[in-house]
Formats: sequence, structure tokens, C-alpha cells
Amino acid sequence: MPQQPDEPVSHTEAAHAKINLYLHVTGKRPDGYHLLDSLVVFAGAADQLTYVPSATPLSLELTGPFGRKLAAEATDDNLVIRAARLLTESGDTPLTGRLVLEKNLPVASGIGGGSADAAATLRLVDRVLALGTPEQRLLSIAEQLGADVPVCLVQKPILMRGIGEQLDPAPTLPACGIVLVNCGEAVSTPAIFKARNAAFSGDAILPTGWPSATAMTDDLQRLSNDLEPPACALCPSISIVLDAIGALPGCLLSRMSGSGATCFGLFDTAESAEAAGSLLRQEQQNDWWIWAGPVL
Ligand SMILES: C[C@@](CO)(OP(=O)(O)O)[C@H](O)COP(=O)(O)OP(=O)(O)OC[C@H]1O[C@@H](n2ccc(N)nc2=O)[C@H](O)[C@@H]1O
Ligand SMILES: Nc1ncnc2c1ncn2[C@@H]1O[C@H](COP(=O)(O)OP(=O)(O)O)[C@@H](O)[C@H]1O
Repeated sequence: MPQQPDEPVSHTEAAHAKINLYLHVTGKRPDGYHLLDSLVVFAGAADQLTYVPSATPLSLELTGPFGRKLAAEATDDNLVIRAARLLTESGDTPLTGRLVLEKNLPVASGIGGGSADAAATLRLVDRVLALGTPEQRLLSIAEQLGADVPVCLVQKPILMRGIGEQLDPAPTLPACGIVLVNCGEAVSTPAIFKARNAAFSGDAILPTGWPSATAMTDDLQRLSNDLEPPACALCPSISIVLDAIGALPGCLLSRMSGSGATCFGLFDTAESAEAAGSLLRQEQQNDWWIWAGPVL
């Protein structure tokens, strides 16, 4: 619909769910942060961020299925507000206007929703205000907001190392589909890292690309999410979700993302993932969040 002349112009940016196809914990820094080796991709599932520039003091409105959960927390703690302020704090005048976050992704769930929102804020505010912030500065602001924010800023398949700040090109990925399932229990990232007691893994050795989803999942099967065992121990529903995804027709790999609790299944195509997602919605007796569609 065309914008009416007296309506404020709004701008939007999608904050897509981050998926760790594998996640090796390779070491620990003296400050307690863990060194990681992870192949990260993004799914079609996304929060939507809208910015309406105006002269009114900066505000954040939370909508969408998971908006109410976040509304219980202080607005100043929201990664959207923190990202907007950090990006614009060196400017002459404080940022004003209305930000609206449609929260479609479950909170504290291993798919980096908050990190994706922070990254989307940096991209959106920089674009709308034509700040022209150099990429290195955006990445450095992203790092200050959280280990997962740099990867979400790029929002493309990428190899993530260090604590999340070292980004290298990913192998060429085949088109494929994904089912995401969250059991509804929030999982604390620090608690999962703390509960991990296995030896450190090495970096994965990957080809330059995979010709098919099957070739990719054959390799991924040999790798792991090292946070999955401690997460299953702290949140037993994760094992039930993993079994349910693994039993879906056409599922090539089921695994947990990040520190959980969201798990994913990989499929040959977005269509086969959508069919499997519909089946799971009909079968499951629980109040699980289920999303199915393409890997971007
Ligand atoms: C585990 C991962 C994998 O992609 O994903 P999520 O489960 O959050 O989606 C990320 O590394 C999470 O990144 P993010 O959620 O931004 O972490 P931060 O806010 O920076 O850190 C939260 C806490 O997690 C632990 N942490 C985080 C990252 C890291 N490389 N080592 C850590 O030990 C630390 O205890 C830290 O205090
Ligand atoms: N916009 C946001 N969306 C989600 N969580 C946020 C947001 N802003 C701040 N947070 C805080 O960040 C924590 C981690 O959220 P999230 O990024 O969804 O988890 P994860 O990193 O496990 O995927 C939440 O528990 C919440 O307190």
C-alpha cells in the first residue's frame, strides 16, 4: 500500500535466526570466555525491527508472540536499545524516534535472537540515518554487544572462531531446508558453558563446498555441538525434541543450536522441511515452537 503523505516513514530490517550447524569448544581464555569453531547459517525465521524516525525521545515497543516475555525486562537492557545507543553515542545529538521489535523468535534459545536484533539495529539505524559507519567499526561495536553479534551482523553462512569475533568464509553450501523446534524452556548460555566438562575439541577440517545436502550432512554427522550434552543434562526436554526431529521423514541430521534449547533438523529442500514441520505440529502433544522453511 502506498504511504500516506502525513504518515511517518518507517523502515524495517529482518533479524534472522542463527543456527550453529556444528559447534566445537576448542579452548578457554583467561577471562572465562570459550574459544569456538562453528559453522553458522541463518534460517528464514526472523524477528522484524522497524524504526520510525521522529523528534520524540527514543522508545522501544515489543510486539509478536515472544514480545511480552521480553517486556518484563528493563527497556534499557534490551539489546536493540543498547545497540542503537552504542552506534550513535559519538554523534552530536542523541538518537530519537520509535523502534518496534516484532519478537517472533523464542528468547534465550540458542538461535541468537537477541544478537540478531542487536545486529539488525546496527544495520537499520546506520542505513536510515545514512551514518556510513565503516564495516570495521560496526564489527567492533557488535563485539561489545555480545560474542554472537558480529556473525549476526554479516547474516550469511560463515565460519566463526575465537569467541565469535574471527569470521572466515564458509564452504559453499547446497540449498537445503530446516525445521527448528524449541521446547519452551529458556536455557542460560553461561550455565551451559559452565556445565560442560568434556575435553576440548579440535577445529573441524572442512571441504571448500558440498554438492548436496546429503554430502554436507554426512560431514556434519562426524562433527558435534559440544554444548549439547551439558544442555541435555540441564534441560532433558532437549533430548525428546532431538528424537522427535530425527524421526521425521527426510531428516538428514538433527542437532541442537548454540547453547540450546532450540534444535534443528536439516532436509534436502525447504518443501520437505515444511512437510516434516507440519507433521510434527500435528503429532506433538506439547506446546513446542516449530518453524520450517529454507536455510538462507
Ligand atoms: C553459544 C553461542 C554460539 O553461537 O550461541 P547462543 O547459545 O548464545 O545462541 C554464542 O557463542 C553465545 O554468544 P552470546 O549469547 O552473544 O554470548 P555473550 O552474551 O557474549 O556471553 C554470555 C556468556 O556466555 C559465555 N560465553 C559466551 C561466548 C563464548 N565464546 N564463550 C563463553 O564462555 C560467557 O559465560 C558469557 O558471559
Ligand atoms: N532483543 C532481545 N531479544 C532476546 N533477548 C534479549 C534481547 N535483548 C536482551 N535480551 C536478553 O538476552 C538474553 C539472551 O537472549 P537470546 O539472544 O535470545 O539467546 P541466545 O543467545 O541463547 O540465542 C535473554 O535472556 C534476554 O535477557
